Parts: sequence; C-alpha cells; structure tokens
Amino acid sequence: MFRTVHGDASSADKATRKVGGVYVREPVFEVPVWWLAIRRFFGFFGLAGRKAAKHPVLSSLIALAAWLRIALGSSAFGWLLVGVLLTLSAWAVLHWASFERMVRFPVVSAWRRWFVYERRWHATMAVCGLAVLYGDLEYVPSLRQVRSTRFVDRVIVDMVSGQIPEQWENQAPALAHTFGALSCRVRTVKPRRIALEFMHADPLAATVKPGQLDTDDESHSVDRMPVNLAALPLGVCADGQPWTLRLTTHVLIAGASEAGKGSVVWALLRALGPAIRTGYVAPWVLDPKGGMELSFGEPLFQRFEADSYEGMARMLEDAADLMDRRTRLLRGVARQHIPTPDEPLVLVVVDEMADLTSYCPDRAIRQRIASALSRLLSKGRAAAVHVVAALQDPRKDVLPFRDLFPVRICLRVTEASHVDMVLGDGARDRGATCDLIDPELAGVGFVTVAGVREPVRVRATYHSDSDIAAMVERFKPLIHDAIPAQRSHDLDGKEVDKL
Ligand SMILES: Nc1ncnc2c1ncn2[C@@H]1O[C@H](COP(=O)(O)OP(=O)(O)OP(=O)(O)O)[C@@H](O)[C@H]1O
Repeated sequence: MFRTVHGDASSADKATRKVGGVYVREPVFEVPVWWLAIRRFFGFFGLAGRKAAKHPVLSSLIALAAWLRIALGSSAFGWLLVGVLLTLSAWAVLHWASFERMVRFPVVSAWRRWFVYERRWHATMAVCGLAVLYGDLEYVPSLRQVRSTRFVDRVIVDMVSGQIPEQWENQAPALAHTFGALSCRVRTVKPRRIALEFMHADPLAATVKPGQLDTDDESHSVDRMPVNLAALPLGVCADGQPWTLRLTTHVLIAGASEAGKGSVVWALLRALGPAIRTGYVAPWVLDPKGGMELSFGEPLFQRFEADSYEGMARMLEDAADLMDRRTRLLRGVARQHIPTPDEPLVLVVVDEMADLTSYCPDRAIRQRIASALSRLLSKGRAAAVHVVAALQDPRKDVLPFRDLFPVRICLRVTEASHVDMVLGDGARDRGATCDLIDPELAGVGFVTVAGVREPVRVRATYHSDSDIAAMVERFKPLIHDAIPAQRSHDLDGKEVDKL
C-alpha cells in the first residue's frame, strides 16, 4: 500500500500503520504538488459521478434543469419554473393523497436519507458496535434505501456478514436517539436484510373515533353472516392500516387499570354489531365488576351476569355444555360449526377474568368456574363458542389458562416482565414495549399477527357513552327486541346469591 505525503510530513513515523494488531512501516514516496492537484481534480469528478449514479432521479432532474436553462434562456426558464410550481400546488390542493405519495414522500425520503441518516451513518454504526472490524478493515452495514411516510422512516439496511437482527434490536433505543426518532423497530426483510422503522411522530396519538371504521352495510342481511369474522375492524395500526381481528378462537386482552381494555371489548362488539342484530352472534357477558362497564350494552346480549358468582359459574357451565353438544353433533360431519341465527356463535365476554379465577371468595364456585373455563378454552374453537377475556394481572397464579388463548392483545402494563407473559417469550425484545406506553394513550397496545415476527402497535377505537347508546339502539337483536338479556336464575326460576 502506497501513501502519498509531501514536504516535511514524510517522516518515518507518519508511514507507520497498525495492521491486524501489528505495527508495520510502509515505503514513503514523495510526489510533486501538480500530481496531487490532478488526482484531486479527477477524484472530485469521480465522486460526483458515483453520487449521480446513486441518485439517478435527482441527478437527471438537475441535468434537465441545467439543459433547459441553457436552451431557453433565463426569463423563459423562470416562467417554466413558475408554471411547474403552480401545477404542483394545484395537484396538492386537488388530490393531496396522490401528491403526497408521488411528490412529497419521495422528496422527503431523499432529504432525510442525506440529512438525517447518511451524514451520521458511519459514525453511528461504529459507536453502536454495528460496524465490524476484520483484520485491519472495517465493514460498515450498507444503507440501501430510505422511505419516509407521515410518521415513519423505513430504512433498509444490508447487514454485515455474521450479524443477526437481534444485535440491531439491542441497539434500537440508541439508534432512535441518535437519529432523533421516538422509537426504532427492527424488522427482517429477508436473510441479511433488515428494515429499521424510525417513528418520528406518533400516528396513534389521536383517539380513533368509531365512524372512522364504519363500513358495514345498513341492510344487515339475514341470509348470511353479515360480518367478516376473519377481519373485524377494531382500530388502527401504527402504519395507518386498519387493525383487524380474526375471531375464530379465544382472545385475551391484558392491560393495567385504565389501559383501555373496555375500549377493545366495545370495539369488538361494535364490529360484530350487524351479526348480533341478525342473530348470528350471541354475546354471553359476565361483568364481575358489578356491571360497571358492560351493563350499558345489556340489550345487545343474549345472557348477562353481573350480580352473582353462582350465576356466572352457571353461565360458563352452560357455554361448556353447549360446546360439548355441538362437538358431538359435528363429529364425523364437519370440523367447524357454521353459525346460524338458530345456532349462533356464542361470544363469552368476561370483564376482569381474575375476579372469577382468583378473587371469588367461594372455593367451590371458583373450582366450578375453573373447570368450565378450562373445558371451554381447550376446545370451544370448533364449536363456535369463543371466550374473550379482559385481565389486569397476567401472572400465572392469577390466570392459569393464559396459554390457552391463541390470540392475545397487550395494552399498557405496569411491568416489563408482563409483556412476555402475555405475548410470548421475546415479544418485548422484538419491540412490544407495553410497559413504556404513555398512560395518556389509553387503548394503545401491541398484538402479534400470524406470519409477522415483530409485534404490531395498535390503538382501539374509543366509544363514548353516547356512541355506546347509539350502537345499542342500532344493533339490538331483531328477534328479542322486547326481551332483556337473561340472567342465569331467569332460566330455572331459582333465586341466587348476590355479589
Ligand atoms: N381507545 C381509547 N382511546 C382513547 N381513550 C380511551 C380508549 N380506551 C379508554 N380510554 C380512556 O381511558 C379510560 C379508561 O378506559 P377503560 O375503562 O376502557 O380501561 P380499562 O383497562 O378497562 O380499566 P379497568 O381495568 O380499570 O376497568 C376511559 O374512561 C377513557 O377515558
């Protein structure tokens, strides 16, 4: 390797280099200044050429502008610029969405790529330990692409050989701070390639209003299931897409007090509204908190229990018996019960599961509840008897059947360890920082989605009391317009103990 030095700088000390931990002295050649000037001159054009090749659209635009300026003269070129600006402004006013997609986001992406990321890339990689030293060479992960949207910069990176996404996940907070983002999430794109998602504004900061998701048709057909159980809209995801839930199995909603569990339950009932109205879905609701949360929706429910543990145990046993009956009928005929108004999907909603499994003072009733729940959770899926349970404390001694809920939603929790208890091992490391959710952001949480390794950040729709009243009026079942939700003791005429 030759180094060019001139004048007094050509001391033996300056030609010493560290190679693979060993100091080596290299030969020193003195070169004339005119040679250095020529090298610098061509070096500059070489660099400009490489930059132009890297940003072909921008460099073509600059070249076109320069050519037009020369060909048209300054005054015609000035008018042309004014015309272009007016056209762009008209486009932005008339169709903001396409203007954003085709003009604003590409320009912002190019700007942020250079100004935010490229300028600090090498130093950041070195400081965060993501650049790799091998021999005397330093290998730096290459920044391939930056795509900016209103809230997120998606930075595509090719990792250095020997790296894994987990190394980047460990450095995610440092990367977020360095690049001035609220958070950084790491997603695997394909082997060796990852996407760093830097959130620079929170898309979930604003409350999601129910009208934003209102797409169901007013007719509420009775000939077929009027909602798509595989994609019930509950809110929005951090990337602005609707957050939908696949209701083909049991769902656990975990979160500290005031985390917004109630809003997820109401959003689900709202999404099922047309099916409740036409009788395809029958909510059986248990509100052990004395009906504080769910009694507003009583006209929507086929059964409702808020006053007695005995009544709640009986309701769960009835659900488990119904499930067994359906399973027997299905045997050898079909693998999945198809809900109809005569044999609807039964949605067993439990607000605060721990009240039933741990806090109920009567040991015998607690055991009956545990046994009915474990029967339901282990096989209610095929019989279309699904349990949706809200829970404050996800520890195993509070809810022993935690693992029997295939779908889990984790809102704000009080301890980092609770996240993995709800979403599964490693979920927090993969970005589900539910313990860091701002208490102001009720209804915000993380969910795991099939086929996606990283948990997705979501916010549930919020229904105010008047929204709930309107929902109840609109979706109360056609067939029991005049019949209130049944309590367990209504079914056999016996009096029951009160909570
Ligand atoms: N999705 C949401 N968007 C905006 N605000 C919400 C949302 N969900 C809840 N809130 C606000 O947070 C408050 C508490 O919500 P909620 O009662 O649903 O919490 P919770 O987790 O069920 O609490 P608890 O377990 O104590 O009953 C609500 O009164 C409301 O003001």
